[in-house]
Amino acid sequence: MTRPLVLVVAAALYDSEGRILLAQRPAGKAMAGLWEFPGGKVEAGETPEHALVRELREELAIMVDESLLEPLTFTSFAYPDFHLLMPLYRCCAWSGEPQPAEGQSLAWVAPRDLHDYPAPAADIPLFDVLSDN
Ligand SMILES: Nc1nc2c([nH]c(=O)n2[C@@H]2O[C@H](COP(=O)(O)OP(=O)(O)OP(=O)(O)O)[C@@H](O)[C@H]2O)c(=O)[nH]1
Ligand SMILES: [Mg+2]
Repeated sequence: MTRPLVLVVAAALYDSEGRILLAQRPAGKAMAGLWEFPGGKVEAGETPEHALVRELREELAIMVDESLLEPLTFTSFAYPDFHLLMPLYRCCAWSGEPQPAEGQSLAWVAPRDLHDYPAPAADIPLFDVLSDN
């Protein structure tokens, strides 16, 4: 079966205690209630880094300098209706305090606790990688 390939960029934002920010998908969106990394779809004509800076501004009201996005790992996952390709960037510095700008809940999570948060299937391998770090 051929599924459309969807490119989504996401960030592992680390605070000074080494915790990672997860956002709970709001009611009404696909996969509502699951915890994910902030981010979203790359739009036509955008670089992945530009898309991620935009998504972090829209979703969390923080400003990130593209040069501080460090490529970390990625996930490639076949959902029933599309194939997700999602690079994950590490980011430890931004300006502003993350706000739930789209009605989502936010949680700062220690790497070893990531698996306590129900997440989209594509994120489980990412949680595996991060919880070893
Ligand atoms: N942002 C994000 N999306 C993820 C993750 N894992 C995962 O499977 N996805 C999927 O990637 C797809 C696109 O993400 P998204 O809904 O954040 O896209 P977006 O911000 O552009 O939202 P929109 O399409 O509602 O405007 C969704 O189907 C989402 O479930 C993740 O950790 N972070
Ligand atoms: Mg999003």
